[in-house]
Amino acid sequence: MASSALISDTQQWKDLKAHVEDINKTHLRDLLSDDKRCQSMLVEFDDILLDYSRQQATPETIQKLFELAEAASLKEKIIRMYSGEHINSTENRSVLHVALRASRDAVIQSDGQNVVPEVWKVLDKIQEFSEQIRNGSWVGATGKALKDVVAIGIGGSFLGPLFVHTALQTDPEAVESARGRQLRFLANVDPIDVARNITGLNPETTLVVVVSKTFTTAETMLNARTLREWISSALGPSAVAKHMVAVSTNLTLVEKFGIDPKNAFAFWDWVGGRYSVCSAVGILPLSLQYGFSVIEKFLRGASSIDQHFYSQPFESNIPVLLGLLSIWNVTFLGYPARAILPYSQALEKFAPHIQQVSMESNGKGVSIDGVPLPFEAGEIDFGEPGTNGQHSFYQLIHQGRVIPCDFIGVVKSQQPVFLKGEVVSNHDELMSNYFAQSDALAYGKVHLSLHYSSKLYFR
Ligand SMILES: O=P(O)(O)OC[C@H]1O[C@](O)(CO)[C@@H](O)[C@@H]1O
Repeated sequence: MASSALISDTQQWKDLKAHVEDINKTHLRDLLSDDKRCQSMLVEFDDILLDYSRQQATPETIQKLFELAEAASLKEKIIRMYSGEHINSTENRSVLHVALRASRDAVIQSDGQNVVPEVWKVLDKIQEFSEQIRNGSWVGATGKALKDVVAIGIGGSFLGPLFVHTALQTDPEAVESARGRQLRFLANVDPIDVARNITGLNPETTLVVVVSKTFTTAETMLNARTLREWISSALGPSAVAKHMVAVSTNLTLVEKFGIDPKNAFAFWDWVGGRYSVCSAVGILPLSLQYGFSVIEKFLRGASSIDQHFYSQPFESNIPVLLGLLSIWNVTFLGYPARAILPYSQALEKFAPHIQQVSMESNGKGVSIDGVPLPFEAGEIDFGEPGTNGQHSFYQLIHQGRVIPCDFIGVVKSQQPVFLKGEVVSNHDELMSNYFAQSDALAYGKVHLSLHYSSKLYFR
């Protein structure tokens, strides 16, 4: 396919369009009674099980979606991305967030340079700095250890780190390593958010991390000036050097703001803001709270799924399958939304994170060449932990409109409670609740995919 041609002009697209009519004649109840079909729709990798048998699709649909992926040169595009080609054509940049979690000995090139040593230079600096803060060898202006951290940032400089922090907050190992420490996130420019975030904190024992790729975002910079004033009015202007650090690609503006570039943690323009959680954007605040060794496991998990995405054939490639099913639901079947429903409170902030990652990426009305799209692209994501959502918006899903749902289950709870006979008091009960919901929906008119996973991102 020529690069400026629209995918909707291909024969593979037209075949899928024609196939919608066949699918609309089938009921999910009948699709689910076909054991061979259901078995072919299970994929396992790294303790993650994807079950997409509850999608409104047959093996023929999936085959046609693979053919569409081929027509779109998806495999070639993945290879081009991992090779550091400038696939971000609007900004003429590489797209290399996968390099942020690559192993120390990996080689990933951007503009003729291996970027992995640079990545590890920053990770080593984060490890050293977070250990100094956590063991009290770096102290504040009055000689006290810095036990609390406020991370200022918005959008991609906020949602990913908040999601991971929320996921770790009740993990037993993370709880132990965060004992006596607090991590807060200040994003909103509304001064109420400032007030809430500094309530109960003492500037003498607080470290502020200003996180901004550009270091120009209005909300973040205003909040940074507000907390700079909070520190200097309590401890004097010279205290800023000990109490404020930065994460940015723009070290010139960091210095102009009054933060010593030695206390800045760099990342690169080949990291999109919404994919930056594995850069210093996420790794610095999270290492300050939990220690680098805990957070390194998150990087290893992310790297593992990167390798899976790169090397697995599409038939067993979880990210590719989920992407194709999303196109099928949104663009071909015409369902505009997707509910993300984790059955774990630890994944409470997963939906807002995916909301940005997916909607900011796919919410476009034109092709990469600027040609208006004659079809809808990108879904409206929303979601909550399922056990709460079923008491609010599930009614509409059960009885109103068709919303494809992604159910996410967790086999082993971070915090199981065992009270014999109590509903949802232990994890088995939670899991059966989750299966009951997913099956109720499957036998109704709703189509859903089920990600039933023991761990997400973590090994
Ligand atoms: O990290 P920065 O440069 O402050 O940008 C914050 C966010 O603003 C956006 O550019 C759009 O609102 C996001 O993509 C980005 O993550």
